[in-house]
Amino acid sequence: MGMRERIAKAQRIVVKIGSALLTNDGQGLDVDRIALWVDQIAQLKAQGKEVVLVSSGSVAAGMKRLGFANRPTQINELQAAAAVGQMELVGVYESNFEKYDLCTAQILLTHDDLSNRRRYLNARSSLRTLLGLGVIPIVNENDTVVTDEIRFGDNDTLGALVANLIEADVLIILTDQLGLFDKNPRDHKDAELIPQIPASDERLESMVSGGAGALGSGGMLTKVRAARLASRSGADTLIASGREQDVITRVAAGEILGTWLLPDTGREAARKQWLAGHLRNRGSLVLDDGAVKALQKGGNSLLPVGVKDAQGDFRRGDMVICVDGAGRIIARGLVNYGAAETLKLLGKPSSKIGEVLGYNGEPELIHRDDLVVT
Ligand SMILES: Nc1ncnc2c1ncn2[C@@H]1O[C@H](COP(=O)(O)OP(=O)(O)O)[C@@H](O)[C@H]1O
Ligand SMILES: N[C@@H](CCC(=O)OP(=O)(O)O)C(=O)O
Repeated sequence: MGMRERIAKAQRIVVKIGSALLTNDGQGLDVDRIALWVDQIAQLKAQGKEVVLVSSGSVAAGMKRLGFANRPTQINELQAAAAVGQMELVGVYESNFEKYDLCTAQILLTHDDLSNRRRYLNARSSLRTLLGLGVIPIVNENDTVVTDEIRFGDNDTLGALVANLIEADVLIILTDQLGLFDKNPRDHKDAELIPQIPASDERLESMVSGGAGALGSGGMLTKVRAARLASRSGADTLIASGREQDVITRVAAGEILGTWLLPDTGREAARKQWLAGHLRNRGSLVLDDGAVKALQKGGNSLLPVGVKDAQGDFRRGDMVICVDGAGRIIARGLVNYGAAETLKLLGKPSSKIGEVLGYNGEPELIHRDDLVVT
C-alpha cells in the first residue's frame, strides 16, 4: 500500500495544535481559526474516524486574561497562566464541537503519568472508552504539577506519547510553518520544504537547530523527536501549517502536503518489536482450544472464559505468554489483571467480572491491541 492510501485509510488520528498557531497575533486564542479546525475534525468524525486533539494554548489564553504582556519567565506565573487559560481553551472547543452535537472531554496528563505502568494503563483505558463513546478527548499537559515541560513547552512529545498510547495511525502536528525546512525559514529565505523523510534520518538534527517562535517553545527539534517517538508504535507523523485551508480534511483524504516523517516499520511489526524488546515474561496463561482458535484467527482479544490456568507472579500490565494445552506458545501480550485476580476469573464469562472481583474492570484479560500472536 502506498503512503497516500495508508493515510487515507487511517482510522485513529492524533491532531496536535501548537501555541505558535493558536494565538491571535500573540494576544489570546484565535477563536475563529479554532472554529475552522473543529469543523474539519467534525467531518472526520462523520467519516467514522477517531480523533484525539492535543491542544496547547492555555498559557497564551491565560496571559491575556491576566493582563501579562509577555510570556512569564517564572514557573509559578506560567503555571498560573496555564490554569486560568485552560478554562477558556476547553470552553472554546466545547462550544464549537457542541454545534455538531459532539461531546468533548478534558484530559490533563504529565509525561510521568505515561511512564508509570499503572497510570499508563488507566489513561489508555479512559481514552479508549472515550473514543468508543464517540467523544473527542482534548489533551494538554497538566501544567500545575510540572516544571520542565512548561518551561520548554513540549506538547509535541505529549502528542507522540498519546499516539503511542492509543496506537494511532497518524500524528498530525499543526504549527505556524508549512512543514519542516532544511534550515529555519525564519532566518533563511532560501530554506526548502522537505516533503518526506524517514523519522530516523540523522540529518534531521542539523536542520532544526534554529529554535522556536515567540509563543511556541519547543521548535522543530521537539517535533522531530516526537515523530521518532510516534514511529515506535508505527505511526506516521505529519508536520503542516494549521493556516493552510482545510489542512486536516485534505490530509486525511490522502493529499500530500507539509512534511511526512515516516516510521521504519509498520504498526504490527512495531508492536512486535516493542513487545519483544522491552518487556520480560512474568507468567503464562493456559488457553482452552476455543481461545487458541480465536487468537489464531486474528483480531480477537483474550477473554477470561477461554483461560484454564495461570502461572507466575504477574501484575496488571505485565507481559505474559499464552500457551495451548500442550505447552506450545500461541501469543504474548500485556495482561489486564494481576495473577491473583486472573486465577479468580479463570473460565468465567466477562459479564461475571464485577461479581467475582467486586469491581468492573476491562472485559478482556488481554486486549487485542496488546496481543501478538506468534
Ligand atoms: N528547519 C526548520 N523548519 C521549520 N521551522 C523551523 C526549523 N527550525 C526551526 N524552526 C522554527 O520552529 C518554529 C515552530 O516551533 P514552535 O514555535 O515551538 O511551534 P508550536 O508552538 O506550533 O509547537 C517555527 O516557527 C520556526 O521558526
Ligand atoms: N501546555 C502549555 C505549553 C505547551 C506548548 O506551548 O507547547 P508547544 O505548542 O509544543 O510549543 C500550554 O498549553 O500553553
